[in-house]
Formats: sequence, C-alpha cells, structure tokens
Amino acid sequence: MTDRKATLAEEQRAVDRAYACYERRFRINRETFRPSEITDSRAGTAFIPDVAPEVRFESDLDGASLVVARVDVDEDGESGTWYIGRRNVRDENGDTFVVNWQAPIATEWLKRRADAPGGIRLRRVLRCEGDRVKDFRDEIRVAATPPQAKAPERTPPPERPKAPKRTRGPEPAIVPDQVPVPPPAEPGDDAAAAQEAAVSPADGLKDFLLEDLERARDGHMRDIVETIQREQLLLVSDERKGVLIVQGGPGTGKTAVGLHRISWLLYNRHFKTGEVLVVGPHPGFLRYVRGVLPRLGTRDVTTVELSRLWDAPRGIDPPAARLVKSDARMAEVLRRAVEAIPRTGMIGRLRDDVFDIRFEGVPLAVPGSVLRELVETDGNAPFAVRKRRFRTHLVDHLLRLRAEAVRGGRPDDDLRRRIDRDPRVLGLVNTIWPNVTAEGVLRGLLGDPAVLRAAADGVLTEEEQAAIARPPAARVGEEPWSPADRVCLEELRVLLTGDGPPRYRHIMVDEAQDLTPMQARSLARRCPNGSMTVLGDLAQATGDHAYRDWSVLGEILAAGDGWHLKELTVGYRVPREVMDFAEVLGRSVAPGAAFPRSIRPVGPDAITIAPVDPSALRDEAAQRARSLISPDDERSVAVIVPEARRGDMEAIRERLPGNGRATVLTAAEAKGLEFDHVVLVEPAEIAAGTPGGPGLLYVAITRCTRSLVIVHAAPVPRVLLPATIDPEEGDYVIDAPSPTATPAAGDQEAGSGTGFDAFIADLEATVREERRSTVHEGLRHALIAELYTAGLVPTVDSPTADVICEGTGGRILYEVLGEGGNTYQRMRDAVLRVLEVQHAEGEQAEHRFLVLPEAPAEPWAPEVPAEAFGMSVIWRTDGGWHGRNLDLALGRTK
Ligand SMILES: Nc1ncnc2c1ncn2[C@@H]1O[C@H](COP(=O)(O)OP(=O)(O)OP(=O)(O)O)[C@@H](O)[C@H]1O
Repeated sequence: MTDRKATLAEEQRAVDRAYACYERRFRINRETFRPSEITDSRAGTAFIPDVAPEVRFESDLDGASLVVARVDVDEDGESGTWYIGRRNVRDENGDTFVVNWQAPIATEWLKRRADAPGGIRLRRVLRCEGDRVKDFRDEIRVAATPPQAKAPERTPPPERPKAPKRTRGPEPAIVPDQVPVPPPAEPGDDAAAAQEAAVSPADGLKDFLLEDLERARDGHMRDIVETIQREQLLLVSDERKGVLIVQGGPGTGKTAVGLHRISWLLYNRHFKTGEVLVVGPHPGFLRYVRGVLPRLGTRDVTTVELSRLWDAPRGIDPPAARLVKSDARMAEVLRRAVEAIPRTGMIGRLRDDVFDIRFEGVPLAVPGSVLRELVETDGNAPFAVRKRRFRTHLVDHLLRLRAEAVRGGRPDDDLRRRIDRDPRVLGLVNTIWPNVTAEGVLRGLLGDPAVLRAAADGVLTEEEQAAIARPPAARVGEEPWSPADRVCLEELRVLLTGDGPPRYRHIMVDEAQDLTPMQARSLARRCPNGSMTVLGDLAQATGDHAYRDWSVLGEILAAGDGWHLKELTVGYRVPREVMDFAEVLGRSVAPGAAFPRSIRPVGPDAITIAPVDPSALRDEAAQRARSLISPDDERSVAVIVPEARRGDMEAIRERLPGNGRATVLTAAEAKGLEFDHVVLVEPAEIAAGTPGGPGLLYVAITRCTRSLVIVHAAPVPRVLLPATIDPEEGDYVIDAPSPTATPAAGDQEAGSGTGFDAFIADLEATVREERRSTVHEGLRHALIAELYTAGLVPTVDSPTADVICEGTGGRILYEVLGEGGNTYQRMRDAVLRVLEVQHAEGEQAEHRFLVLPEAPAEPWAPEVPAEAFGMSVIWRTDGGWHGRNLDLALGRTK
C-alpha cells in the first residue's frame, strides 16, 4: 500500500468511527426516551425545535459529511488528535472526538496560518462524500512526527448508556477539560489576514475548492464548511460588537459568510435563536438560502423578505416621490409634523387666557402661561407620553389649587380620579392633544400643502415638497399607501406612541446596498443594541439611493458600538472571463469598491453574444436556454429578462423543459441567486430601465458559474463593449452578425441611400451608446453644470455632439470620454470623432475640447492633440477641473 493509500485508509477508519459514535448517540436516545418525552405535541414531530443533540433521534446532516478535517496539536501542555466537523461527537469514553467547526478552539485551529501554525503539527483537510473519504490534503505539516492519533481501532468499551441531560439550546460548545483553550488572537492578525487574502486562497485548499465550485447549482445554496477560506472565517467569527459591514463583489461569499456567522454566533451563545433576524431581498432568495442554517445545525431563525417588515403597500409612488419619502431627511419632516400637533394656539382662545372651572364648588383657574409651559416639557418624548404627562401635571396643578383654596382637610383618594375624569379637564387635554393616528398624520402631511410646508420648510426643497404632495383619499382607510409610506408610518407610530416594531438582538441583512436611509432607520429601530451583520456590494446597487461608500448606512444602522467595514475580494462564483467582461460596468457603478478577483477559470467560450432581430428575441432566448440543458448533467439555466419584458416570461417558460432546472426571471428577481448558465435578454433595456439600471445589469451578468449568453436586438451597452471592441481570439463568441452593425441590404435602401446619412446614423448610434455609460454621463453633466454656473446655456441634446456652447470666445465643441478615457489611445480616437462631429454638425467650432474622466495616463498625452489638432484636453479629479485653457472651457472668461 502506498503511503497515500495508507493515510486514506487510516482517515476512513477515523471517519467510520466518528459516524459510529454519532449514530450511537441517537440509538441510545431512542432506547432511553419515548418520543413523547421530547416531542412538541403540537408539531406532531419527534423533534422539538432547537432540540439539543443529546436528545435527538436521528442525524440532521442531510447527506453532508460529518468530518471535514483533522488536526494534530501539541500546544499549551495539551497534545492529541482531533477531528473537525459539522457536529460535536464524543467517543465511547465520552471524550470529544469530532469538534464542531464552530467551537472556539476549532475555529482557531482552522484560522491558523501555515506560516504560523503555533502548536498545530498537522492540519489535514479531508474531502468526503458523506461518510466516504475521497481525498485529503495536508495544509499544515510540521516536520516532527505528529503525536499519535487516538487509535481509532481501539476496541470500544462496552456501551453504558448514560442518561443524557435533557438540555435545550445549541450543542455544548466543547468539553473544556478535553480540548485546549484557544490562545489569545495574535496582534495584527487582521492585517496579516488581509495581506494573505490578497494573495490567494490557502493553496492547499485550492484544488478542493475548485472541485467544489465545479458542482452543478441546483438552485439551493449549500454550506461552505469544507472549503471556507480564512478571510471568510475571520468574518464569520468576528466577535467585535456593533455593526459588521461586509462589502464584496458578486460571488465573493457574502451571503455564505453571513449565514455561517449567524450559526457561529448562535452556537457560541452570543444570542438565542429567537433573538436573531435574517433579512433578504426577495422570496426567491430566502428559498435559495433556506437549507444552509439547518445543515449547519441551526434551526428556527426567523428569516424575512425585506419588504415584509412593513405592512403590505396599497399603491406605488412616482420615482420622484419615492426618492424623497425614503430619504433620511423625511425623518426630520415627520418629527416636525408630530411636533406641530399639540394645538397650543387653542389655549389663547380660553376666556381671559385662563382655564377656569368650578370644581365641586371650588373655583380653580390655571393661567394660559402655565398650560403652555406644561406643553413644552419633554419635547422629545413620544406624543402619547407627552399628552399623558400634560394631563398628569394639569391634574397635579388643579389638586394643588384646590388644596390652597380649601385649606385643610386631606384630599380623599378619589379626588384625583374625579378631577382627572372631569369632562372639562378631558376636553382641554384632548383639544390641545387631539387623538391622532400615524395614518391620519401622514395623510394630513401629504395632503395639506400648508402642513407640509410647515414641516418641511428648510428640510425639503419646494420641488421635493411638490413631489410628495398628493390629494388625500376620501377616507384614511382608502389612502394608497406606498412601500415608502409604510416605512414613514412606522416612524410616525414610534413618534406618536413610542411603540416600535419587534426588537432583535442581532440582525443580518443581505443586499444592504439597496436599503433606503428610511428603511435603514427602521432596521436600526429593530436592533437597538446595534449588533448587525450587513452584507452588500455597492456596485450591485439598484435602489434609488446610490451610496458612494458605506458610511451613510453604517452611521444609521450603528448604535453605541459603531460599525466597521470588511471587504471580501476573491470571487468564487463567476468565471474570470465573465468578470473581465463586467469589470468596466462594475467599476463605473461603484468606483470606490474593490473589484473582486475571480478564482474560477472556465475557458474561452464563457461568453456568447447573439445579436438577433427584435421579433426573434424571445424565441432565441428560449432556444439558447434549451440547448444549455443537457440530459447528462444537472446544470441549471436561467433566462434573465428586463422588467419591461415580464410579459414574455411565460412564453419563454413554456418553451423550456419543466424539470426544475430552467428558471425565467427578471434581473431584480435574480439578486443574490446563482445558476450554471445564464441567458441574458436585451441588456441595454436592463441598464436603461431605472436609475439603478447599470447596477441591475451588473447583477444580471454576474449570476452564472459557467457561461453567459447575451441575446440582444438593441446594441449591447457600450460600457460592456470595451471588453469586446477588439476581442482577442477566443475571448467570446459572436454568433451572428449584428443587425445594427451590418444593416441588411433592404435597410440600407430604406435610408436616403447617401453615405452621409449612414455616417450620421452611425455617429448617432455611437453617441446613444456612450450616453448609457454612467461615467460618461456623470462627467458630461458635471461639465454642463459648470457651464450653467458660469451663466452659459449649453446645447446638451445634440444627437451627435456631447456638448456645444456659445461662449464669449465663440462656439465651443466638447467631446466627453467615458470610463478608461484617459489614455492616449482613447484620446486619439476621440480627436477623430471630434472631427467627424464637426463634419456632422456642419458649423465649425472656434474651440474644441476633449473632456477626460480622470488625469491623463500619459502625462505628455494632452500636448499632442493640442499641438497637432488645436484641441485642448481637460479632466476632472476629486479636487476639480484641470488642463489647458480651463477658463475658456468652463466659461470663466469674460
Ligand atoms: N469558501 C468557499 N468554498 C466553496 N464555495 C464558496 C466559498 N465561498 C463562496 N462560495 C460559493 O460561491 C457562491 C457565491 O457565494 P455567495 O452567494 O455567498 O456570494 P455573494 O457575495 O453573496 O454574491 P452576490 O453579491 O452575487 O449575492 C456560492 O455558491 C457559494 O457557495
């Protein structure tokens, strides 16, 4: 037998023993307990939720392997061999044999780096299929002979069924006297980890990892216990208090890390099951991740779709209203609206400004000034609390007045109650503090311009106020509350009554880049201690609020312990080729976020671009998807369509086999999901559909683990094209000539037939393409804003020129370059285009400028267009504008 075979056999014996001990526990339980003793009778099952392993009757591994690694340790006076796995297993003597990976010591062993192994002599990763050991790899092996493994073949002592303790809650972390305690974390561990993460996943694991990534995706997420990477494990077991924000590109394992972290926190008793809430973007996502926590041994965590946190909407807002209502400033508007409710003005209407009553024969008079003072106290308390306090203080005051008037005699106990219930007292209280509901207040705020103006003055602009104003419905019950209104109503309820939504001690929220500030406030309200795991990718932002970095959300979500940001930088899902294709798009949506480095190569045909006639889009998409489903494997296929083509989904679905391997969905519904193959329909429509369109397109492109097919009739957005403009052979496949690139003969005839028309059409198409790029448009609009500020009125809607402006020095033509436009190569192309645009516009410009998105890559480059063609180059950086003839370019010359 070779050494390797012998080792495999040895590990197989250990794994067999682990399973035997694991199963033995259940056998003993079955013999010791009757199901009714530990059964939740209402659930009618042999497993009560959250049942401790000591009283379980059968394995809950669901086919996942029990054992994932072995460690031989000689540290702190302890030495021995332990296995690491998905559950804790004791051997025949009650000693720990398999340590749950979540136990602090096991996590510590797994985090140990090969170049700083401490007392670990051997760390061997086992690749098992269920209970079969298929392979192993030694990640850490220190030359000295490893200590003897606890002889698996030792004859087990006769089984003495001990009556297990009937405990609820997670499995005991680990029996302390049997396993060494983890040493304190090394200082600078994080920095070292970051450096290591930047290099590569642990080399030893790489092959297992790649093998694992090769698996077909069946539409459900799996746990990553066997191949979890150190940078991920550090986040899973991050014990710092406060909000942990994990930023990471598509497929970097954010969701996986978040779910493992929840399991880890619960296992280590940081929280109890009912104290944790998991929030995901949509029901499909929750279905996708549903199995992960149970496989990790964690049950009954509440998971909820984000929109379900608030009451169901009854209407929708126009985009402008949605944007304002979900902005953090809305909270201030609502606060002011509630603050304005007490009708102090009514006090002035009292005769002689005095609340004057004869109570049981005794005249009592409270001056208006006192009443006003009583209203002012506790300005920050909820409305109902302030009202209650006002009433109490008023009654106190009246009692005092009465005592002074009567002089002597103890007030009977009932006196206070009688004053409190006096209809005149109640009348005054309810006049100043009317009975209001959140719905009534919001209806009044949105429906009455004067109320809105009073609450929003100085907070929202007039346009913003106009955007949210709407006529009230006939009855409060008929108001078409939108999703954003629902969040406002929750905020109002808190302001009015102090009653908030249910609270949790820890919240995990995925796809957090799409939270609106008002939604984030609502989440923070649900977790007052500010302990959260927040997962997201700024580049996948599709919501109304595009965040430049995480500080806005971090500040809103955090409580006393603040927030900290960690980045995941290695991509595990999306093939490298597809990530390259999406890079410019991803970077343009979130210039500040690190772009992930994919470790999945799949080869030259990862991307296919299939231009088709508009009428053939649906058929082509279905046909492509069908051809990707092979009877020989289990691979999944998704057809992703723009929202505007939702109507086509059923027809595409009907053309696909109904074996559960093909899915048709919109780009928004694909968020967080993954499929082996993706057929993407009409990317230009996805990018242009909403303000978050570019982010949504980035989401759609990054769902595949193997191949991406783009079926399009409209031109593919230019932001994707840099990767395809000059393809090296094999970069991607273009299946058919693009109808736009090569018009059919008939189309050519349909035009006027002149070369000039074709030239103009081509130029216009290029300009349209360019304007789909957010970087290009951001820059163009910055320039336009600058010109307006200088008092000029530029022409911004020419179909061929980016911007034209009649300045004091004559006509100026601007050519704006998009992403990557700061290289000499791009400038040279742009010079040519300026000449073409001049030709198209017919009228010569006195001055011509190239406008770059950032400083020229080659410092000498701006000189060349200036000297050779009389074109100046300007560019924008964080600090402002730079370049030649800047004053002229920005209209600052008088
Ligand atoms: N260490 C790992 N070993 C094996 N698979 C992994 C590992 N890390 C991540 N994966 C896999 O990579 C895929 C992507 O992970 P996940 O969905 O958590 O990424 P994400 O960052 O949330 O992606 P997105 O931003 O697109 O939603 C999943 O199939 C996940 O199981």
